[in-house]
Amino acid sequence: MLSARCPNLYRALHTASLRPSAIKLLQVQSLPLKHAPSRDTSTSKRTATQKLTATSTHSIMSKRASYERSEIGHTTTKRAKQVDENLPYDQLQEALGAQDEVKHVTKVAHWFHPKDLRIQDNTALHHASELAQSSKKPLICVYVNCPADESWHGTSPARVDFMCEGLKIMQKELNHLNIPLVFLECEDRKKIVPTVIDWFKEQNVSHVFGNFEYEIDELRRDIKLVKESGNGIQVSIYHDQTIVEPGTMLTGSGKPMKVFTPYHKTWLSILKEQPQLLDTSPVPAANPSSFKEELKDLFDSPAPKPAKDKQFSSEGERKRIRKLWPAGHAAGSKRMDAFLQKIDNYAATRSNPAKDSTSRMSAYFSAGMISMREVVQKVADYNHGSTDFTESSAKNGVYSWVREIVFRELYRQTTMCTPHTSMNMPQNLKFDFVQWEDDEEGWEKWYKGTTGEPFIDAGMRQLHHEAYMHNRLRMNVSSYLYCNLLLDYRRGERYFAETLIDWDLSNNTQGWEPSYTVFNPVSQAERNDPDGDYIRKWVPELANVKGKAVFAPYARLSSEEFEKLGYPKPHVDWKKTKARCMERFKRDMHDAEP
Ligand SMILES: Cc1cc2nc3c(=O)[nH]c(=O)nc-3n(C[C@H](O)[C@H](O)[C@H](O)COP(=O)(O)OP(=O)(O)OC[C@H]3O[C@@H](n4cnc5c(N)ncnc54)[C@H](O)[C@@H]3O)c2cc1C
Repeated sequence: MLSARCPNLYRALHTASLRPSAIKLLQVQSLPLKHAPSRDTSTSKRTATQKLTATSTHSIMSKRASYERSEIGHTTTKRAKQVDENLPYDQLQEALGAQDEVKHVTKVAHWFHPKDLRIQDNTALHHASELAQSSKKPLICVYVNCPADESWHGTSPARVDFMCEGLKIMQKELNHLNIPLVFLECEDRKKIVPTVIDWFKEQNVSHVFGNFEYEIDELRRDIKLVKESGNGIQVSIYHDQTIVEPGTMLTGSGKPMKVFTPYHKTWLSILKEQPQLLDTSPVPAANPSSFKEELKDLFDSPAPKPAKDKQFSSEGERKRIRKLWPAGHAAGSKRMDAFLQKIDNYAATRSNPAKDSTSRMSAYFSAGMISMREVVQKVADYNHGSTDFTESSAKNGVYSWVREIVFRELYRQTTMCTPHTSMNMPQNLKFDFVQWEDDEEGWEKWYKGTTGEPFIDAGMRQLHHEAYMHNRLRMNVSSYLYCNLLLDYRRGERYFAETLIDWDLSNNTQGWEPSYTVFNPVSQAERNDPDGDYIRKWVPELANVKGKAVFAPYARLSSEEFEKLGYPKPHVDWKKTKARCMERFKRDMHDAEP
């Protein structure tokens, strides 16, 4: 079982098959009051790098100063097991199946969520459109803007802005089709469902469509929607986030697969046999122009703006992030086309962060600005029209990239079938018993990128500057946080959520799943950033350090040379803290309560 022997599946596979060691890297945004990062406002004596780091940290971080229950608080292992035994997904399916059919169509509504922000190949929207067309009734769209929900989840300012920009684009696209997109404001996340139901009733909507979100809160939201909508409204929910439906890939004993290798193998054979899984749906058909007058009050709904605690700290930052991550389907599609020009090199270069050779599509996937079907169809077109993505048939780059998509698909199945993983609980519940340290100095150095470990600091500084971090660094900074600093991994997980533009609960919780593998930041850097270019780019204090000293300047330079750099010495001794971590895990981990 994955959870027993190998909790961090992704890391274990990449460690075992590609590299002997690896590390993780992360960032944090919201902290308990006592953990609140100190905000150094004096910039006069900083070096160029320090300015970059401090400014970026300040600007991307949330303005909130305390952790709440939602942030790193969590339930008991006993409760976690109970939740797993009575899946919210099954409850939702049951509620959907128990609805009376509503035969008379009055109006059809599609409810957009933060993970399906596109009108192209949107499964539920497509079905909504078909019903509207066949019954000759209007299609209307809605999005509930609930800043409290974003704060609860820790959504970063970069991601909130990205979504707001995406919503504006969609509203315009839909307007051209005479379909209104209405934004409802909701202050309290518990009132999302009543708010939207009141609106459906007010608008005389008979049929509501939406796509599944697999996290526990969102499944519970939809259960409430179905149960409280009443007899006059029929709710339909579709799978849209993945190519192969979560929950359908089962082991011989009928349980959802958890282990990557068999999941991957089965996934590849399904795709090979069923290329139609990549079929895409058209954009919704236009409402007849006659409806425009009837619906006119719905067309001028002002698009949401980031809430106070989700704003960029400066115009400069907004411009920088928007330039790096232009919102919308067209931008995502263009980026994917550009990536296909270099996908052949992906297998060879993907782990070298200096090469920047990955697709950088994650922000578009996490907000659903482009569908996985559309993107993988592009890859199939490149693959001579074939959906055979097996290692023996596809080019290395294609095989490797699709393999990452399969991780993403498996992680959605895990979120759906192991709901406790969206409750701030590790997948391997034994890790919940680990007694974490309270090293606040280490914490502050970690998120500021001043640990004295160049590879770690480079990753954290990239995160602050780009609201993004290369996967190899995510692996390294996370390992450093919970293994070497022995800080609760949930703090890092939360920091990532509040900082990344591509935050995605399934990928993030699985990426942060604690593991026994302790990455060595020096050997990781030597292996993956062999010329030290990535470190020199993000840690300018080390820009002029020659040769291998850049990977461990404190150990490899004379004390005079090191002093001149203005770079901190390592906060911890890697070997000693690795040993401490192993002892602690061994001492504390035990079976969860029955
Ligand atoms: C600690 C940690 C936290 C992470 N948090 C997130 C997160 O919040 N959001 C997120 O999208 N990814 C997360 N990842 C996974 C991965 O780091 C990013 O998806 C990847 O770096 C995004 O860059 P890319 O789009 O260029 O990826 P590419 O290498 O081009 O890969 C293509 C796509 O495959 C998927 N993918 C790639 N690597 C992984 C992976 N390890 N696990 C699951 N899916 C993957 C992503 O959707 C990605 O966009 C995390 C990984 C770790 C180790």
